[in-house]
Amino acid sequence: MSEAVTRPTAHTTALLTSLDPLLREWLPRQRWFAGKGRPIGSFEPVAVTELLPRSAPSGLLHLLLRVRQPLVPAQGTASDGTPAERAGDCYQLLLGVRRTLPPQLAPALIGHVTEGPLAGQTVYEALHDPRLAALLLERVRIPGRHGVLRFERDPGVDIPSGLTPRPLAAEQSNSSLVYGDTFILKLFRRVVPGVNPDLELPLHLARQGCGRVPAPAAWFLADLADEPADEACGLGVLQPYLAAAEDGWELALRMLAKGEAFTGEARALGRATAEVHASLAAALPTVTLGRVQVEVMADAMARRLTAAAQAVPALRPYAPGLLTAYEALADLGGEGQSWTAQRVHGDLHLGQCLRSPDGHWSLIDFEGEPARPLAERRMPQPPARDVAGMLRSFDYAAATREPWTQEWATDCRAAFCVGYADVSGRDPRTDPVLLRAHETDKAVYEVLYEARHRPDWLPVPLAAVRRLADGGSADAAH
Ligand SMILES: Nc1ncnc2c1ncn2[C@@H]1O[C@H](COP(=O)(O)OP(=O)(O)O)[C@@H](O)[C@H]1O
Ligand SMILES: O=P(O)(O)O[C@H]1O[C@H](CO)[C@@H](O[C@H]2O[C@H](CO)[C@@H](O)[C@H](O)[C@H]2O)[C@H](O)[C@H]1O
Repeated sequence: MSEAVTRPTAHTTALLTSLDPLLREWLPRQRWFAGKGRPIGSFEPVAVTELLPRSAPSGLLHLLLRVRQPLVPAQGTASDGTPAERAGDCYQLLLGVRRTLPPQLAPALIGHVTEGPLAGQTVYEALHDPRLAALLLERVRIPGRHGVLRFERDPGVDIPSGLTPRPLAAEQSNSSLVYGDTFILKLFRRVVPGVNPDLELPLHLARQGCGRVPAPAAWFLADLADEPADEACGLGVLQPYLAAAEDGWELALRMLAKGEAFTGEARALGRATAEVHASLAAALPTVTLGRVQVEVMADAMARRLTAAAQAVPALRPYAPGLLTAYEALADLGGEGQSWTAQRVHGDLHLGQCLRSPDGHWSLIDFEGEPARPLAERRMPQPPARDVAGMLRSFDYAAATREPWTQEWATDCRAAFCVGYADVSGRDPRTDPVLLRAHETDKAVYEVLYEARHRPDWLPVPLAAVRRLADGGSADAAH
């Protein structure tokens, strides 16, 4: 979605002009809107596709919309942002269009259009309309093209028609529809040019025969000018819905509340993670990280720390201590130590792990940390990155109880590493410097994440930061 693909026609421009006031008001209220707190400058259509013509009783409009937001320069800087920031974010919208909205769809209302091609129509969030959600599944089931949209599927999977849709109630960064408790369609909201790792990696894993992901059954992409077809941007993925599964975060909290150990599950999670890593390493290129690459990695971690400390003053006193973790990593690289890097999950935590009633763990949401540039998210990284994410997650779970049950976390962390070694043959704790650097990087990310999204949670990663800055792992006593 570079500049060149934005080719507004007279029709799309008029359409957007008529929607402009409604979207200005509605977009910032959406959980998935990344630009909260910054005024909206302008909208630009990237692609407009009429999935259902605007005839009675309702139409379905697919919109890829760029939202330009003037940058509020950080204090003391004159920056007008990176080129990507200046270009704005692109969002996927599915709009229902009707003359009048039935009462049951009132919560989905976006607004009434007063002028332009949609004058007199009511526009609403289409995912809440069972008729339009059903139509979307019909469209996804059948391979082919519709405007810039390309629909593909696994021919070996039976996707029945007529499954009853419902929007997933979970608070998410994207939006999902569940069909008859059989399939889940995840629709990506903020879309970036290039291959979407949350489609790419599950597809590779499924093709490798890895049973640790719900295998994509169908998906759709946007073919935009200037982008090679094999780098088309993934917009939606239909996967089996694990209706009876419970996510690792909920389960861990439940067990904690009952005073029960979670070490058996932690070990099983370690095994599941190592299996996913083995399949990803088999499916996609791996690289050896020598002195230079390790230095680059350590530098990138240090830069992220500097940026986070700038944004969150509470982090600043610990920055020098945290930096020692990255210096130690660079030093070890300098001494000739090398590591293998491969594609990884990138944002692994307990909430991304689903446990079926038979005890089988699956991993979901391979997008990586959403705030990071796509190219970075798709780069090979040491598997220690995901291990560190999980270790931090046990610490988070323990922190939900007062007083913090550090021993519970310590036991889970150890069990996870043992499980990982069961499959990979190597305990991640054999590389303490690599692990500490990644855990530090993750804790710093979490400080920034919590400061932005859940300030009440800030003490959780900050406690880990204190320990890590003292040179310890997150297991050290409080
Ligand atoms: N295949 C699935 N089966 C059952 N539940 C799922 C499945 N995929 C996702 N979910 C549920 O949907 C939630 C959001 O999914 P996720 O992929 O993490 O989306 P997001 O990127 O929007 O956070 C998960 O926390 C989980 O509860
Ligand atoms: O699941 P997302 O892709 O939206 O991940 C983001 O949000 C997570 C919180 O929902 C956040 O995870 C952090 O909090 C979890 C507990 O709620 C904890 O288990 C994780 O270990 C901790 O990192 C994640 O970092 C963020 O990217």
